Amino acid sequence: MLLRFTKMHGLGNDFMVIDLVTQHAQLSAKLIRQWSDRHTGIGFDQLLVVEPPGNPDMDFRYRIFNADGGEVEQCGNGARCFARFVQDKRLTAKSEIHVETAGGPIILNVNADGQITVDMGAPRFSPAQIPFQADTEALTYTLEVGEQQLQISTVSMGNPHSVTLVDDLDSYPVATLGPLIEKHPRFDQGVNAGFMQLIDRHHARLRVYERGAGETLACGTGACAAAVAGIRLGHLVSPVSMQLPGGSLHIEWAGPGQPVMMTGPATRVYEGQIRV
Ligand SMILES: N[C@@H](CCC[C@H](N)C(=O)O)C(=O)O
Repeated sequence: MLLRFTKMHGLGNDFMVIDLVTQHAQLSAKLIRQWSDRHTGIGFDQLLVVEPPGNPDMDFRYRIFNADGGEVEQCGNGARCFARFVQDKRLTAKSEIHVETAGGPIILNVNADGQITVDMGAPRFSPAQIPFQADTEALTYTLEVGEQQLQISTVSMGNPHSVTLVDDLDSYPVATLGPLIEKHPRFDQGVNAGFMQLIDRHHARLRVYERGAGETLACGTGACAAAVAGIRLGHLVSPVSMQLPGGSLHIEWAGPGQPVMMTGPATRVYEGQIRV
């Protein structure tokens, strides 16, 4: 059987998107790892799956799988691509789309200029919600990574994030520290490791070593988590322009209990079919 898919990206964070509303496929971690291979497969950071909603108040269910085949709770750049995909495929005529994810409900808005704004829901901070092993909730924690003691903030955007402030992002050893933080034993379910360099009160630069995918050109939930961490620490003020290797995201957050609003592009690359 041939399965139709669309290759998309959000600021270079790239996706294979499949519609399982009108098609059927049996997914497995092994198959997803094969498809994600950049030499022998389609190549992507995440697989995004569009399904009918379980809750009738929602428009769709949005499922996310990392390149390593593991299913995860949330993906911000993917959410914008999801909105473009369901409109392009005429799976909905709505410009405000309500979507259920394993990380909680999110709301997608396609703007007149083609950019997409996602209401990512409220960030969560308690260690149990990340999940992160710590006795009490704090703004920063000391994390022992190899010989180093890093000061990290932790934020759940549905999925787990750590944010480390760095002086020089370009020379920072993301490739060596990223995997050590990603699989640090204090993060029971792993973590997306973000490294942020502050520019001014409304601008920062960010690199993210993503759980299950490695360093990507952009991470939407990472950008939200880093902006929130910077605002909580008093370094940043909303709105924040978060500059990632693949481009910038506009992030707004009014404070605790309020949703994080993320705005950015979503790009279709090509349509394909693969035999399953
Ligand atoms: N690229 C994504 C995040 C994808 C999931 C993440 N790697 C995880 O394991 O939680 C984004 O744009 O948010």
